[in-house]
Amino acid sequence: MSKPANAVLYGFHAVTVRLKTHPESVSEVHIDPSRRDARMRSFVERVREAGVRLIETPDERLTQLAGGPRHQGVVARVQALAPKHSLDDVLDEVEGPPLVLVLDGVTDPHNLGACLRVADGAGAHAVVAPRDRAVGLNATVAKVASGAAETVPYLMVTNLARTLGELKERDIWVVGTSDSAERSIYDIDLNRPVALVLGAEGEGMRQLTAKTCDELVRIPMAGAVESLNVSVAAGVCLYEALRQRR
Ligand SMILES: C[S@@+](CC[C@H](N)C(=O)[O-])C[C@H]1O[C@@H](n2cnc3c(N)ncnc32)[C@H](O)[C@@H]1O
Repeated sequence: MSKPANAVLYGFHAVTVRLKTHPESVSEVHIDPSRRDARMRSFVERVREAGVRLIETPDERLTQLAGGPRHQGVVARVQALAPKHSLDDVLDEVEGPPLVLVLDGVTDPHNLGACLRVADGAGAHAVVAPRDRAVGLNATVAKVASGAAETVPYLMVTNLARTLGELKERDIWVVGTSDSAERSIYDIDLNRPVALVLGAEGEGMRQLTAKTCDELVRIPMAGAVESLNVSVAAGVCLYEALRQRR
């Protein structure tokens, strides 16, 4: 078997979650020696407990390693985790009604990171995206996701319409979202197996994706703007599902 590729994670949350969930995959952690605050001290403690090599590295080099300045004085070299699951594997393990977030064309790493974070918060079981219209799990996504890139399976599929068909075969109700839909998200039953489909930052869901959905819903907009940022819309929809499932 080939060795997993190396990758870089940065920021307290992203590195702490990796240390918690897969300490064996962390080769070394670089920290800024000029940071001596409580957050850094407890982080260093955690790295030591995990038995991972700790290296003091000047800020400039950390910025180089992270590919930007937003590392908070923490950069880790890690082995990329092999994608553990297929959608079937994930769904087979779910207890209770599955909740899946589908992103049809989200290509901004900040948006994907924010979607993963809110998917984790709302207890979604997976995030699904079409391979040719999506951003992969890079260091920016992991940083913005604040650890959720490690906890929520992110599955890139070859043919999204086919995957939606497979979800329907599993009796998962596929709900598309569009600011021009008639029904409100607040008027549908989300306390059942559900996949929520969101569209691209600019043009929304593709036509074929929208046609494949069981129904389309909108998030009410009470002001002047027509639509929400995709990660905010994901938060509204996922938390409505969570609220109904209490
Ligand atoms: C910036 S919006 C794209 C807006 C685009 N005009 C459209 O037709 O959907 C990105 C995605 O966020 C979701 N979204 C944003 N605002 C929404 C709203 N008011 N109702 C339903 N979905 C919304 C949809 O999934 C949308 O595809």
